[in-house]
Amino acid sequence: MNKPAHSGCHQQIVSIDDIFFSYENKTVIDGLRFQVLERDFVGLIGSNGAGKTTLLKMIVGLLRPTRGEIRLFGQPIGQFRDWERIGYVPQKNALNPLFPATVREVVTSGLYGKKNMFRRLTKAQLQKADDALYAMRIEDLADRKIGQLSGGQQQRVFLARALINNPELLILDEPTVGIDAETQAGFFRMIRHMHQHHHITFIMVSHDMDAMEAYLGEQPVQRSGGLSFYVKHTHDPQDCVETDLTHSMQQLRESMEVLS
Ligand SMILES: Nc1ncnc2c1ncn2[C@@H]1O[C@H](COP(=O)(O)OP(=O)(O)OP(=O)(O)O)[C@@H](O)[C@H]1O
Repeated sequence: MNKPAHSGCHQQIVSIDDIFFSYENKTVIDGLRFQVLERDFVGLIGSNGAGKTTLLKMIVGLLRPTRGEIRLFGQPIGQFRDWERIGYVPQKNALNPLFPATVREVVTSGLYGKKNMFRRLTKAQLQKADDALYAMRIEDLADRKIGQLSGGQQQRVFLARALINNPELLILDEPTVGIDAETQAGFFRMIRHMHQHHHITFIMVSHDMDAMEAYLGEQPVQRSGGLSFYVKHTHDPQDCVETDLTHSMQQLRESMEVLS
């Protein structure tokens, strides 16, 4: 039977209960317990090789814990099917500059999920792609080849791809690596805006402690299973006032205009 997906009055988005993970004989995650509530912003930190990427891959179902349980939106991960509710931007996509896809094709590939890559897109799906491109301010790059773009532009493309299904949870693995300071600042403004105004829950790996603290403030560090977390609740966990969390790509597109 499913356990209730709430902690107090707030929905549990990710619940991790005593998980272990090993690559062959090397234990990387060792007894991790952790919860992410709706609208939390989780900053995941740790030294190189600590297991941050491994954890994110387990949350998005690419790796399976050796022991322990992961629940997504209250469901055991093995039964979870609503992958559109989660957007994932993996660690810097080592992109071959000869990769032939256009920006629009990369962004729309976020719609396919595990379904057929070659079916025709509906008008509504093409509209979503347009909204995601506009929200990330890359509409003028839509027909360019992704391999010809700068690192900062590519990063916006992958963020648009993760946003196209209007996810409730966005998972970002070191999104600002190799990007100049000004572009990084713009990227953090976007992230903050999406968190504060669109109630998206975030889990973000970053080595940029200054940027993390600038947004999250002085938060106590939680440690478990060899990893460290900063968590910002956007709400008082005891405050049970209902907030309407529904939003749309169209709204995101419109509201991102204030950032330009
Ligand atoms: N496919 C794999 N096979 C074997 N070992 C692996 C594999 N992937 C990662 N590892 C090892 O597991 C450990 C954790 O790797 P992971 O990429 O999760 O760390 P990380 O905290 O994300 O590191 P970084 O900050 O450098 O990105 C490292 O020691 C790494 O070498």
